[in-house]
Amino acid sequence: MKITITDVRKRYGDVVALDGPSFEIPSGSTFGVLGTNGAGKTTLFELLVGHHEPDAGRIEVGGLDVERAGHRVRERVAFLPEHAGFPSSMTGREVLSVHARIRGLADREARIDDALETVGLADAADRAVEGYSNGMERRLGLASALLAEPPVLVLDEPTAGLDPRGVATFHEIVERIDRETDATVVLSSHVLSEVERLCDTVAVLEDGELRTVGDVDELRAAGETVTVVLQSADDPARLLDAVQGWGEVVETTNAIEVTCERDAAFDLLSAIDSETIDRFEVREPGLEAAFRKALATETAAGDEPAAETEVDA
Ligand SMILES: Nc1ncnc2c1ncn2[C@@H]1O[C@H](COP(=O)(O)OP(=O)(O)OP(=O)(O)O)[C@@H](O)[C@H]1O
Repeated sequence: MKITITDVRKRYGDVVALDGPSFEIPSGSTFGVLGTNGAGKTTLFELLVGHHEPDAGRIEVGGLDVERAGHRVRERVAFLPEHAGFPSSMTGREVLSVHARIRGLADREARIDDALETVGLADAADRAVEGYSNGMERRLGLASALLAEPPVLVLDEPTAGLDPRGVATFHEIVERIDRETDATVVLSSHVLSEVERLCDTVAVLEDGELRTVGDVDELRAAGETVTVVLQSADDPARLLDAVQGWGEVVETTNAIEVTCERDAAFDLLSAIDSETIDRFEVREPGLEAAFRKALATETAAGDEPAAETEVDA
């Protein structure tokens, strides 16, 4: 189900939370919204799910205007907020049962069992939520979002605060949804590697504005440099000598890395005596380079000092 965001604006008093981003989220995609703290991600999601109204602009979900048809949109969109508070004395199953009833869902028992199974909470379903770990609560939130098998899932920083195992489980769940359903998944994150792994399309927000939007693979490939990683055969000094002048050279414990212009990688590899290398690899710059470039370009255009990002590599 396609989502269209058009020139959406939202202020909280003097604070401009969203300053007119416009972009489309393709139907069936797993779409990442990246941004530094305060970039406007949560605000955008809250407008998208109809919790607040924009001051100006429009959001359409599958052709329905969120402001005019909020109720019908909410039937199509499930939201996992950043902080979902559950009544701690209820069991996971009871929480889902209440949510299913409020949403007027049929086949409640079967849906609840399916959702619990999908998020890996079946064994803990009859335990009180107060005994759940943070990761289990996040999974319960996701189970609640999945109950209605919605065509659109909006997940606000779904892995924030999870330990590595919790993060891995969450990634597997999102990947399974992507593989097995037609749902459009929109998620926000600070972690570029997570977006790179899960998402096919990404938008970068900063200060409420759209900095860049596009296909993750294309953004990754749009970097102007690559890193050629060379493993020396038996004479690292000779190899080190051979790569001087081709770009920025870094020696790691078992390799020599040369970051050079994308077009120069082939010439570099052709120029090195093949007897001096055991193995080579050409690394793409990754989404991080595209992300930093998007922020740096716009910042330079705005004539402001380069922004520090809090985004993890
Ligand atoms: N209810 C509110 N009242 C006042 N200001 C708000 C409110 N909600 C958000 N803001 C402000 O709007 C801006 C955007 O906030 P938002 O939470 O949308 O950003 P975010 O990208 O989700 O940030 P984070 O990554 O830190 O969660 C911030 O400057 C924030 O302080």
